[in-house]
Amino acid sequence: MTPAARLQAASEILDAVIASARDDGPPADAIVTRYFKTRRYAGSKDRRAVRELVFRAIRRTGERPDSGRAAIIGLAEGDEALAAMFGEPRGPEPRTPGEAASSSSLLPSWVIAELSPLVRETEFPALLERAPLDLRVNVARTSRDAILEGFPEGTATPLSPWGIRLAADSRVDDHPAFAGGLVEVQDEGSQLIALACGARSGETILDLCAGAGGKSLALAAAAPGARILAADSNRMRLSKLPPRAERAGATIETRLLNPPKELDELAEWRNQTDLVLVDAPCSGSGTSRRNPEGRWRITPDRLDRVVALQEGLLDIAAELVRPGGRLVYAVCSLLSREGAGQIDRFLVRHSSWISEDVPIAGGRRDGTGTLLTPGHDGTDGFFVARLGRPC
Ligand SMILES: C[S@@+](CC[C@H](N)C(=O)[O-])C[C@H]1O[C@@H](n2cnc3c(N)ncnc32)[C@H](O)[C@@H]1O
Repeated sequence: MTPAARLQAASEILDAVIASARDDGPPADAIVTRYFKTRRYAGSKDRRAVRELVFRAIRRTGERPDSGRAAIIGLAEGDEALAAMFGEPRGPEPRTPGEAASSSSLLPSWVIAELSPLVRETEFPALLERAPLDLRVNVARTSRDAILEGFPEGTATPLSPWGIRLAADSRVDDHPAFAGGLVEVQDEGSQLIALACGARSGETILDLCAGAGGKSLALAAAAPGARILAADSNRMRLSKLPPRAERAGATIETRLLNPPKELDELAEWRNQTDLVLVDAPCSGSGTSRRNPEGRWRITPDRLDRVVALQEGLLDIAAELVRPGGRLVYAVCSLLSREGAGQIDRFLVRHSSWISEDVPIAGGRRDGTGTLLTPGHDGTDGFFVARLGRPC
């Protein structure tokens, strides 16, 4: 492919990414992969170059652009070599006078107004830097020091005692430690959420929004003798957990939930559970390092809906925790309504519950919880709070 053809390909892919963000479709990475499945003529250098253009355009554009073409015109405004490709054979059509270009910004302006006050403008660039690849060591079966010997380029993560940090483009899926269930890919922030739970052997633990089970697996490694139930309303995500648990040598039950019948389906756990983790669906505003096009997905309506869903899940969780037990709430979000504000409202509805300290290194106090941010902690952005049910 010529450089101009690569730019045109990036424009077409960006059209699909924009539509997918609007319609809640697949992530940008999957769209790039799909695009090249039917274009075998593109070599690995072409794919890398196009991917790079797509993500450069996504990172520089906080608001969802009108079209892929507007996004690449915006990208070319700061890059003479790209600007010269418009009108070249197989390249994008020549620019017409006054044609719209997407403007450069880090975040949509309405999202900035929703951010936790801890996230100042100086931190915005860090939200979009490429994230390293973090591994979580399966401490039920080995130690971090032992695993570090097999990853000479790795370093111990500064905040999680279970983590190893590798360069962003590292591959681990063919490493024997991965195949043998001794490590999992997991951002240090996610590891800290599991640490915040303080799981202990012998406890009954319910991961109410388990997804593909990243946190359930971390809890199982931390407390090998615990009884863990991983529940989720998404069959496809939950189905990924059993093979991961088998690889890790962990025993984790799974249960598919059918909203709004969650409480009936979890009847035997009602008032019985030592620890309920609610790793709730959210805006994903803390994970822009990995999914920068996530900024194009959030809308005020979607935020309202997800905040209501979080509230409902918290109320369900409150029914499941035993007297004297605890609820840990987490979102990969930096927006106050999903974090500190959500917990303030919970404590109004459940006034006898007590806010507990979050026992993790790093982070800053945000209301009655802790906020982790890429700029301050080098992790994905998370809010986490711990709430105790009185005896
Ligand atoms: C942030 S993700 C969980 C990620 C997961 N804990 C992990 O560590 O990989 C939120 C999950 O909540 C699930 N969810 C949404 N509504 C739900 C409901 N009513 N009951 C249970 N799970 C729900 C979604 O399917 C999604 O998998």
